[in-house]
Order: sequence, then C-alpha cells, then structure tokens
Amino acid sequence: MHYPEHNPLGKFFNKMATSFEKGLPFSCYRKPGEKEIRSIYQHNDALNRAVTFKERGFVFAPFDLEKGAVLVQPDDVQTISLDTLATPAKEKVHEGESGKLQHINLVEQGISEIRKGHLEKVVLSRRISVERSKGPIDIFYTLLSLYPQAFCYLFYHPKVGTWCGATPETLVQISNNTMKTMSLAATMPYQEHKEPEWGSKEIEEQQLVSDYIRVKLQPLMEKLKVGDAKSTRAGNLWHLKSKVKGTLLPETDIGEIITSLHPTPAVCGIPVSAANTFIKKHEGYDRGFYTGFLGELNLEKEKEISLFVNLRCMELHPNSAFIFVGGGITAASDPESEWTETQNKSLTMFNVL
Ligand SMILES: C=C(O[C@@H]1C=C(C(=O)O)C=C[C@H]1O)C(=O)O
Repeated sequence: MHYPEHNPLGKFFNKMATSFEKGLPFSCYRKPGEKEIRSIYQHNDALNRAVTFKERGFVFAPFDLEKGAVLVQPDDVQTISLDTLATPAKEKVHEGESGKLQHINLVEQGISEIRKGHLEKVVLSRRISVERSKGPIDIFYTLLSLYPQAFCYLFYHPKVGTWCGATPETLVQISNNTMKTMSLAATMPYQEHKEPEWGSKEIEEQQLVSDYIRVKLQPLMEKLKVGDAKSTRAGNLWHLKSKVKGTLLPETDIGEIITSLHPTPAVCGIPVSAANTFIKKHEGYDRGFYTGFLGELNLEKEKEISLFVNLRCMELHPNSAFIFVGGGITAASDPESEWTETQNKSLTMFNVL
C-alpha cells in the first residue's frame, strides 16, 4: 500500500512500503514525548549482529540474548517532525477469553514455586493469536497517534520478521557519560479523574526491581540515584516507576551496562537465572523478541545509546499477529487478577488493530 506523495508523511511512509516490497531491513520509531520520527534503512538484506554494543545502528535483541541481537545498519537515516497526528477511526476488537485456563495454571505453578522458596518473583506471559486486516504501516501510524508517551516502533527484517509496539519501559539511555534508566513494575487499569491507590503487594514488587537495578549498576557508576516510586500512565494502564540516574565511571563499558540490566526483574524475575529457567520450562512458547530490547546504538555519537524494553508489542504475519503480554508474579499474586492484568495489557495492541 502506498500513501499520497504530496504529503511529506506520505513520502516518508512510502519509503518504508518500498523497503517491504524489496525485502530490505528497516526500523522506524519515535522516542517517548518527542515529535521526531526516524527511519533507519539498510541497503542489503544481510543479517548483521550487535555483539559488543560498540556497533552503530538500530539494535533489536531477543529476550534470550544468546540467540543474537540483530543490528540494522544505518545506510540511510531519515527523519520527519510531526506536530499532531489525526487519530484514525478504529473498529472495536475484543480480546477473547481463550487461553485463560492455561494462563491461570501457569501462574499457579509460579506461585507454588515461589512458596517453595525457589524464587522471589517470576514474570509469566502468554502469546495471543489475532486476525488482522490493517497493514503494518497503518498500524504504526495508529500507535504513533494513540501513544505519544511511549517508544513506538515498526521493525522489519526479511530474515527476522515484522514487529511493532508502544513500550512504556526504558532499558537504558546514555549520553555524555550520564546514564538514565527506570524501575517499572505493578499495574492497574487507568480510570479517568482517579489517581491509583497502590497496595503493599505492588509497592514491594516495584521495590524489588529498584533494589535489583541499584545492586547491578552501583559497581559501574560514579554516582547513582534511585528516585521515589511514582504513578505513571501507559495508555489504558498505570504503573509504578522510579527514575534511576548515574554517571559512568571512565572505564565503564556500555556492553557491560546493557548485559547487567537485561533481563531485569521487570520482565524475568528474581533470582534471574532461576526465573529464566522456570520461564523456559513452563511458559510453553518462545518469547522471541518480546521482553528483549531495541533502539539506537551509537547512532549519532559513540557511547550514546537509547534502548527500550520490548513490551506492549506484536509480531506481524501476513493476515494475523501475535500479541505478547505478561505480568510479575510474587507470593501475594492472585491468578484470576493476573489473568485480568494480561487482558488489560493486551488492549494496548488490540486498540490499534
Ligand atoms: C511484562 C510486561 O510488563 C512488565 C510487568 C509489569 C507488572 O508486572 O505489573 C509492569 C510493567 C512491565 O515492567 C508486559 O507488559 O507484558
């Protein structure tokens, strides 16, 4: 599908449509709260990898980093700035109840493992299969218009697939030796004119993530500050978030920061390796790039990165899509509420289909 050429956005989008037709990799994205949309085009279909994170381009990394992070080489970088985007009319797509029993069983298994003392927290997820008729670029446009505060992206590589999403979570941003990240956890549905009231379960769950990030980053930073937890809105949801800021030690390697943060307990669990083993054994599907990370790597300058956790995302197939959703399980979790939480999270993507 092509867009009207007289309009700069139409031209900008048509270049992506051409890359799809030619089978050439690209990534197009907008950072949280920004007006600028950027596309990175690779002029061949090679499957390049980011290994040391000293590479330059757009990185697209799976949950399981051992499977290899993909790098879109920046042969051509284009940007466009947009003030407002019209919100396209949407058909109401409903999330079904299929998979409920399976997810509840999975959560029960997680809780039982936690009660046995093997784990403190584990993030358990599921994959929802949906039909779709809207094209990837139209879906991306809707993401941009509905979620101005998220990192919105569309990624395509002929040897990897097509993914899109609108994530509220930063993995790590580094610029001029200053590092910023966040501790994000706990979820409640958004209600207009109503501030969320968090219970001790949610507060403790988010605190676990903050403590983990502090321990991981302390040895790599000159100064590190973890802010207080505050409510933050992500589409139809509230989360609890603490801002984390630090100054890099002169010898700190960026690759070490990335690998010490990924996967955080916000997407895996505590302890990480036991949670990871539990996920691989019980989740029953391969997460692929869901809960991996993505973003700019040394694009404008060396040692400058802007990476996000791949949440609220979809893998697009010719007439269908997989939506991925999960949530953190602790000893205090209730399986039925955890199911509802994943249903609520799935709306971020259902709303753009
Ligand atoms: C795992 C997801 O989200 C993560 C889990 C959260 C939770 O457990 O409440 C909240 C935000 C994210 O850190 C997801 O959206 O799929």
